[in-house]
Amino acid sequence: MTTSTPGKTTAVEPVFSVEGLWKVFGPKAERIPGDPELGALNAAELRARTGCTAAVRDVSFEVGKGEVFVVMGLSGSGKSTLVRCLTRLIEPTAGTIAIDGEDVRAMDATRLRELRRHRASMVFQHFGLLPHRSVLDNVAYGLEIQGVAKDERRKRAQEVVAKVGLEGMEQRRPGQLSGGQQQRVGLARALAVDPEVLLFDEPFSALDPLIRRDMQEEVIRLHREEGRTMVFITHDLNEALRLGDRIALMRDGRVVQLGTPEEIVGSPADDYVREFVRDVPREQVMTVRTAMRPADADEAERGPAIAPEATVSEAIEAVARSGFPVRVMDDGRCLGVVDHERLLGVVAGTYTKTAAGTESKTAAGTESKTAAGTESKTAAGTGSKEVV
Ligand SMILES: Nc1ncnc2c1ncn2[C@@H]1O[C@H](COP(=O)(O)OP(=O)(O)OP(=O)(O)O)[C@@H](O)[C@H]1O
Repeated sequence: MTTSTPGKTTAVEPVFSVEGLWKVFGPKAERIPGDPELGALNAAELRARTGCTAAVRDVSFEVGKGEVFVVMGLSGSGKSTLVRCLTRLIEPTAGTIAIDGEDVRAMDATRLRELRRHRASMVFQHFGLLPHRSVLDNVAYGLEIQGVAKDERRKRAQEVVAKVGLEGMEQRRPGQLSGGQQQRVGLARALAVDPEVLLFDEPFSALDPLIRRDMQEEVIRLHREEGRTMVFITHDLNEALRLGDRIALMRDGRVVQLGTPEEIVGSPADDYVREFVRDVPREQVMTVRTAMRPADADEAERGPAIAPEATVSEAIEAVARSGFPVRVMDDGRCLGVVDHERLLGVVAGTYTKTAAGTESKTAAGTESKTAAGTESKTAAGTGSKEVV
């Protein structure tokens, strides 16, 4: 049983392609995905009837090259299981997984090892550092496993240590570092093997808020500088919005919505998502590309200009300063304008997007624009967004 997930494909070349993925724990797990009746039961009913837990249920998505793909959801929603299935650290029950078009489920042990060591490195919450080794040797560890010669691996480890801001600490043991520094070592170790994809499993959830923010900045910086593909698990909405090009929001093993932060905040797929994003300041997530209206003839020629990716919050500042509607300009072309009415509509929540792609009026009489009518961010090159 495979249902289509809106927004599951990327505009760029996919690194991972996942289709109809299931992971069921428990006796005779393999009968659940093929049985629509059992597959439709909620978690408690399924456990009562079969003794099984469906941790991942019929999930489909693509991760684009250069994308930061966030898997978000409450504890127990299936995030870790889903991401571990990507490299078969957990064996899927049904569905297909491909990396660069290669069937992951068909890989033999050697190929799988190669996948985990070279192509998709994991960064864990509990660092997994070797306590008796120095920072440098911990970072070089992945290269050692790969059989890289000592001089070469030390040289590469040194470069990565500098990249994550640990210069001068090369000879310390993990126990002599703070939590944030230890996580930098974990990150450096994953980076040292130069993987195509970095998989992060709640890497920062044990860190205190300020250090956590530092590490998020680090990920944003690394992504900007290197454009590396990242899959990032978090249960923290703010972290998801800060880091994600797209977010898959999970509930009870299913992806309930997959979209850009703007789509998730601006057009929640259901009441669950709406409740989840209720307190997010919309003006910091929504862009003027979504909020704009067509320009009248004279409006296209004057007034302050702003890029389509600018947030509504930035546009409010520009409108307040100039007193005029702001022109949304792309390559010298005026795409539309945002005026105070539009901007207030976003802040007040009367201007929302729906799924179908047409403009409609809300109850309050404010026009609202829909998802397909707006351009969603593509994976590559958008970098990460600074929000909330
Ligand atoms: N080995 C296992 N055997 C049985 N059930 C499992 C196993 N691993 C996970 N589960 C169940 O699968 C569901 C999803 O677990 P998972 O760890 O993927 O969730 P999560 O969203 O990553 O949670 P958290 O944020 O707490 O890490 C949960 O109900 C969990 O109890």
